[in-house]
Amino acid sequence: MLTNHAFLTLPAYGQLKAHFEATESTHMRDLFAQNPDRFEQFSLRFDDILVDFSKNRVTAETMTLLRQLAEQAGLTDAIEKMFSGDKINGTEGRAVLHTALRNRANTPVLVDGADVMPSVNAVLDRMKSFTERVRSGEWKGYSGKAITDVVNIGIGGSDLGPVMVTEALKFYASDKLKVHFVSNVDGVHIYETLQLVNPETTLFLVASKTFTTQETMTNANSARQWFLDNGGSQHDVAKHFAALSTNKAEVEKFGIDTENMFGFWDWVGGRYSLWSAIGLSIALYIGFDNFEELLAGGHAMDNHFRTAPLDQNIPATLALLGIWYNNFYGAQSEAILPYDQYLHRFAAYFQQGDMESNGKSVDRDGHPVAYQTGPIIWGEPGTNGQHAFYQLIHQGTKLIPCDFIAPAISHRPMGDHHRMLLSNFFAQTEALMNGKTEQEAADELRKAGKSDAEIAQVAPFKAFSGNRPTNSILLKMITPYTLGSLIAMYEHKIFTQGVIWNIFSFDQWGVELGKQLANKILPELEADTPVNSHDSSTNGLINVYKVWRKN
Ligand SMILES: O=P(O)(O)OC[C@H]1O[C@@H](O)[C@H](O)[C@@H](O)[C@@H]1O
Repeated sequence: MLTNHAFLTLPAYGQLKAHFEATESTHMRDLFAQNPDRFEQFSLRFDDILVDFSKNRVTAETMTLLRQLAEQAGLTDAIEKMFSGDKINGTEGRAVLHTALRNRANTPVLVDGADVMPSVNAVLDRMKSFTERVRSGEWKGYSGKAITDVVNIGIGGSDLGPVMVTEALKFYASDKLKVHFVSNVDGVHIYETLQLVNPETTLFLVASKTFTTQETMTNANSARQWFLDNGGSQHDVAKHFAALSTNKAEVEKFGIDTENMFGFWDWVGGRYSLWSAIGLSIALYIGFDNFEELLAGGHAMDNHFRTAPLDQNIPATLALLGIWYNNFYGAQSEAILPYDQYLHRFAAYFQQGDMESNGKSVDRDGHPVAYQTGPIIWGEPGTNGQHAFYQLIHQGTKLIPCDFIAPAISHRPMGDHHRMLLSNFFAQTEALMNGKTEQEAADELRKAGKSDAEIAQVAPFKAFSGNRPTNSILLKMITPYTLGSLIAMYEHKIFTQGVIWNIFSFDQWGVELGKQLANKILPELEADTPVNSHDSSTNGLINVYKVWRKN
C-alpha cells in the first residue's frame, strides 16, 4: 500500500504557496528575455519525443520546489510499489500492473509471490497466432470466406483505447481488414455498424473486463441475434465471436467458446487495458509486430519513468506542472491539442484515463480532500480547435494549460499541408505565451491607417494578455513505438498526480450510482402507468416520456 501523507502540510506545499504569491504576476515574456537558455533548460528529450515545457510560468526555483513536493509525497517509493506489484489500488485490494503487460524485458513481476509474466506471455502468444490466422485469411467464417471486418463491442476502457490507437496508427493497417467499434447502448450504434458488415466475413470481439457491463452485453446479444438471423447458426458462433475478458464463467454463460477467449487479470484497470487482450482489435488491424512495437514504446517510457531522476523525468515533470496550475493558479481544466488528424481521439481517450483516475474527493485515509484533485480534460485536434474554442484560451477569463502535440513528419505528405499545420502548431504556443499588448495592437492599427478615435475604440479588444502556459510535445513521427511511449507518458503523469494528491487513482466508484439507479428505473419503464417513486423532476421526465413514446 502507498504511504499516506497530508498534501497541504507537505513543507514544499507551503513554500510553493509563498513562491506562487511572489511570482504570480511575472510574465513569461520577461522570463524568456532574461534567460536565453530557457528552451535548453526547460525541455527534455526521450527517444524521438521532445517535451518543451519552457512556455510555462515557472522558474528554476519553481521546478525545484515542485520536485521537492514530489519527493516529500513519496513518489519514488510509490513508483517502485506500482512496478513491483504492491496492492496500491487500496479500495479494491489489487495490484496495478499494466506495466507488466508491456514488460518486454520479461523480468519477473510478482503478485502474491507468483510471477505474472508467464501468463502475460502466454496470452500474447495466443493473440499473435490468432492475429496471424485472421490476417492471413487462414481463419475462415462459416461459409469458408476470410474475415474482412472486425467489430469490437466494448465500452469505456474496453473501447476508447482500441479506438484511439487504431485511428492513430491507421497508416500501419492492412487494407484487407476493417475495424469497427460499437460502444453505446443506443441501438443506433450497433444498427448502423451492422449495416456495414457481412455475417459471413465478420468477427465480433466482445471486449469487457467484467463481462457484465450492461451496454456491452446488450450489444453483444444483439450482434449474435443478427448473426443468427442472417445465415449463421449456433454452431458457427465459434467462428465469429471471441471474448476479451477476465471473467471466464460469464464468457461461457454467454456461449462463446473459451478457446476463443483471451484473458487478462484484475490488476489491469479498464482504462489501462489497451496493452492487454483488450488490444486484440489493434493487433488485428495493424499486425502483431506493430502491436509489439507499441508495447515496446510503452515499456521504454516505463523504464524512463522508473529510473530517471526527477529533474529529467518527463511524466513527473508534466505532472508537477499540472499541479502548479491546478493547486496554485486554480486552473480547472487542461486541454490536449494534437496537431495530427490520426490522433483525433487522443483527448477523448485521456478524458477517461485522467478523469476516471483522479476525479476523486476523498484521500487515501477516507477523508474529504480540502484541495483540488484531477482537472477536466478536453481537446480536439488542431487546427479545428483554433476555429472553434481557441478564442477562449487566448482571451477568455480562464487559465487553460494546454499540451500541444505534433509529429515532425507526416505519414501522408500532401503538398504543403504539413508545413502549414506545423506553422500553426508553432504559432499558437508563441501567441499564447507572448500575447499582444494594447500598445502593440494600437501600433498595428496606426500602421493600417486607422484614426486615433478608431484605434482607441478597437485596440483594447485586439490586445492579448499572453502568459498562457503550454507544453509543446514534438514527436519525430507517430509510429507504434512513439505512440506507446506517448500513452505511457500520460499514464505516468496521472499516476504521479494521484500520488501527490494522496488519492486512489485506480478505482472508479463514482460510476456506480448512476448504473444502480438505471437498473432500478429500467423495469419502471415497461408499463405505461405513471411513476411517483422519485423526486418530482425524475418522475416528471419519466411520465412525459411514457406519454410521448406512444406516438
Ligand atoms: O470492461 P468492462 O468491464 O465492460 O468495463 C467497461 C468500463 O465500465 C465502466 O463502468 C468503468 O467505469 C470503466 O472503467 C470500464 O472501462
